[in-house]
Amino acid sequence: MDIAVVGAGSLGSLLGGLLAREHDVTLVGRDPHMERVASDGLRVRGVEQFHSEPAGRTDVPASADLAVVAVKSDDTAAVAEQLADCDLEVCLSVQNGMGNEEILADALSCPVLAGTCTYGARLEEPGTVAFTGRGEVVLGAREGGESAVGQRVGAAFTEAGIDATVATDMPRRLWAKLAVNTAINATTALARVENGALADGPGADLAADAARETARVAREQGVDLTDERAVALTRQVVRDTAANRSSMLEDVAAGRPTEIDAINGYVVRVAEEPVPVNETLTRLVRTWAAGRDE
Ligand SMILES: NC(=O)C1=CN([C@@H]2O[C@H](COP(=O)(O)OP(=O)(O)OC[C@H]3O[C@@H](n4cnc5c(N)ncnc54)[C@H](O)[C@@H]3O)[C@@H](O)[C@H]2O)C=CC1
Ligand SMILES: CC(C)(CO)C(=O)C(=O)O
Repeated sequence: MDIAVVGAGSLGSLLGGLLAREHDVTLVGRDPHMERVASDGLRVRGVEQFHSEPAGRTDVPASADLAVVAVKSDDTAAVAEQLADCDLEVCLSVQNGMGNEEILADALSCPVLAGTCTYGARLEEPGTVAFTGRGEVVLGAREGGESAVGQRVGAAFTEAGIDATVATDMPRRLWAKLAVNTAINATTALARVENGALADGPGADLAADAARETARVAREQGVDLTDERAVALTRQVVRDTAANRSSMLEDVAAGRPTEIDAINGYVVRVAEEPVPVNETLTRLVRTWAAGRDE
């Protein structure tokens, strides 16, 4: 399969490096990382250590069988515009946050698959990505149901040794992942703590409250996600990633833009009833961001 991974930073470089073991992969990212990949290939270290030879470029190719979108959610609209002129069979988002698939589907004529990813990656230096944790990629039709092209994409990921599941309930899975991210990301970023700090005490209560609000909004949107499931999933991820720093904590610590608008901010935007915890978390992170930009 001819695959373009658009947004070859941390996660995109890892998935692209893994996919390149079985497929023709082009990483689309920014220099100096792309210059180094083009000249020396990609080095993966950590959970697995290997070197792979994907192509590296800073603009999207004219065509590909599959485009995997792995930019931060604020950059999705720009990527959608770039991909509109690319001849694609299918596009898959592996991003966190909500709304990415809709932005891509509005711009592209090919099917857009939804995806969640729990693999961990961190771009260490140009040409080198750290594989920090195994996980899984779950993908499928973004509105749920069977998808023949989703089966083909899932098979391509599996051929490359990626733990991939093709699901028929992607709306519920996206909302479940969103509930976890609304509970953990902003809370840990603001408190400057690792995920495990939310295992008990006031942090656990705040995380559970945020997850419950998100589950209620999911149900308002017609998605069957119970409060109990949202809280249980959050607690499971807190346990499984206790020593991790969330992506939002990493972004805040580095002074980078966060994905608050596509995570807690999305819940606030679509909620039909008040969501005070998500609203407060959103306002606090946006206050930090405003202070950063001064
Ligand atoms: N890093 C991880 O372990 C995981 C990340 N995610 C999600 O995956 C998405 C990507 O996250 P990261 O890889 O950590 O972010 P990142 O910032 O490391 O990588 C994104 C890359 O895309 C590049 N980019 C932005 N716009 C572009 C464009 N128009 N053309 C080409 N390149 C462009 C950026 O320069 C950056 O290098 C986020 O939604 C994140 O929440 C999900 C699970 C795990
Ligand atoms: C699940 C969680 C919170 C793991 O850290 C994550 O997806 C992130 O950090 O963005």
